[in-house]
Amino acid sequence: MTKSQPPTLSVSNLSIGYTSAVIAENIDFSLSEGELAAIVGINGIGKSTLLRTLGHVQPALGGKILIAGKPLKEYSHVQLASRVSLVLTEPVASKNMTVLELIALGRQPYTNWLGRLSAADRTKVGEAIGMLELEALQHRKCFELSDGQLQRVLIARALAQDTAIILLDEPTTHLDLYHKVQILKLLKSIADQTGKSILFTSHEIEMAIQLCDKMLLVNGTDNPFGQPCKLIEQRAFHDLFPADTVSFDASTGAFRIKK
Ligand SMILES: Nc1ncnc2c1ncn2[C@@H]1O[C@H](COP(=O)(O)OP(=O)(O)OP(=O)(O)O)[C@@H](O)[C@H]1O
Repeated sequence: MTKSQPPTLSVSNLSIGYTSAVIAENIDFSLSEGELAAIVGINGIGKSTLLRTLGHVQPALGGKILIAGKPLKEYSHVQLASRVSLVLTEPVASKNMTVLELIALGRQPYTNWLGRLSAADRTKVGEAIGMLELEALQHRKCFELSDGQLQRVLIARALAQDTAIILLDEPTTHLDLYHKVQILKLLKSIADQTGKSILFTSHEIEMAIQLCDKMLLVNGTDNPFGQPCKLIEQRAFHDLFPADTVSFDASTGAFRIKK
């Protein structure tokens, strides 16, 4: 009998925060291969803190994070870099690089100490460029790109890193409606086509309801997680915002402004 695969990412009884304060606790969820999931919640509730904790940029305050069944803490930096890629909102350190150079940096966990790309590395970079349709932009400097184009480049770098898990912090900030939808649909198709598990923070709750396989609603209490339709059934979105300002319409999966 073959043993069933552990989830790509599994989180139980997790507490996150800083030495000065616990920001959120009782976080439980897991992601399987090929799933796209959003972390949503109001401003300042802890979405980015959670993402950084999952990416091992800051330590968990308690609980367990398992990557492919093994505790996050037991991975070395290099091992982790071949399992988890992290796309943060911070400005790109070197916008003076070309698109191609920045995407090639995704191969760092695999290159030798000189950072030379092998033929296999070049193939991965080429595939990432193709998937994000960046062929025409690859020789441009990153500072010459629009926010939407740069976001696609950063996703391509994560794709070139070829990890089972991709974590993204607010990948649709500063984008117009069309480009937000474009990025989220792209993430959905990457998850479907490559089997990668993709987790991103977002304020686009209505879009996440339509496009994601799972959602984690960080709410400061029980942090419900599951399929969007199940969360709607559980009335998880109803108390997200003050009811006298914004209400949730379960029949359309949309928020309504109270006039
Ligand atoms: N380095 C830090 N030290 C202490 N507290 C911090 C630190 N960084 C963030 N915080 C606090 O942690 C809380 C959660 O912040 P976080 O950025 O994770 O929220 P968020 O849900 O991503 O917010 P937003 O939707 O506004 O981006 C906030 O109260 C914030 O002030």
